Amino acid sequence: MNGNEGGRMNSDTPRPTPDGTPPAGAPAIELRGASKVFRTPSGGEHTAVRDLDLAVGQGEFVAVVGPTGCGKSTTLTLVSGLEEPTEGEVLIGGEPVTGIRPEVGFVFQQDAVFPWRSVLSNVMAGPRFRGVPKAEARERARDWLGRVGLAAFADRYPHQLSGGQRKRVALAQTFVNEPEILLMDEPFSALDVQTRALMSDELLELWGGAHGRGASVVFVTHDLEEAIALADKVVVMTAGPATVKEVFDVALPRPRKVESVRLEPQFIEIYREMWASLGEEVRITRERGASRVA
Ligand SMILES: Nc1ncnc2c1ncn2[C@@H]1O[C@H](COP(=O)(O)OP(=O)(O)OP(=O)(O)O)[C@@H](O)[C@H]1O
Repeated sequence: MNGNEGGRMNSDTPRPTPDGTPPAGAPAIELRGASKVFRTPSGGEHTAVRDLDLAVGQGEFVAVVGPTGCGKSTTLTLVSGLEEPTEGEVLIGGEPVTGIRPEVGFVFQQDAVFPWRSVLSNVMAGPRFRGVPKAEARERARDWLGRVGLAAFADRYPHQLSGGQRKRVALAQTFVNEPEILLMDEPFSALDVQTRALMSDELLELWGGAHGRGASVVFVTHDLEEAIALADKVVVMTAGPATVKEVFDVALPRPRKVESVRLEPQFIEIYREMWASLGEEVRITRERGASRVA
């Protein structure tokens, strides 16, 4: 719960070694002074992310919250390698990101499924693209479908599933590739409140895994409660262009159950502090919107 003014973290992080091997102890993900300027259709420029410093430790679960349109998705896009920063650096395991990497998994608000393929075939697709032989890919896919409670739905097609079931397919599709880095952009926001809580619990179980901490996660959400319930650390972004306003540690014990952790006094205390920080940025964003309309 320690506010980290300005969000400048790990400035003493080790840099890549001269022979290019990742330095021991490097954060899983790091943005250093990263900015992203987009060209607008009218030929102007729009700064979506400005001078952003952020470090995610190995196996750490970091949630990112900020007002709408501030630049959260753009930040994820920089980490994913889909976009390059206009200025600054983005590093994975101490190495500069130069494109999409196989160890990075994504879960977005929209499901990335092939509608003409069965559930099993959808979950097999990732390993198959990565060169895993068919029989092994099928076996792994069946294993993950079992873990997300969809063993009996392997032969269904995506349109024959509920929203929650489709989200479980998305999780299986991602975890089957055993990602070291997991980037999640409002993955549960299209779900109803109960299913959302259920999926959050399932995500924590999958991430925690049998061997303790799994992937290093960046989870973007509008929902402060969701952020606190899931994360080790919550990053509050400023009104756009996004930069880190404050970082809060969430010292709630694990394993956590989303519905019960919300009721703990410590949770409520953290929520109050974070909302004081985030609410101010939301107000700035609203006022800007209102003055534009006026
Ligand atoms: N490709 C692009 N070209 C031009 N502007 C863009 C592009 N992508 C994003 N933007 C602008 O950058 C800003 C940040 O967008 P981004 O999607 O990162 O925000 P966000 O915080 O994820 O939003 P939300 O919370 O509403 O999902 C917005 O003003 C958006 O219009």
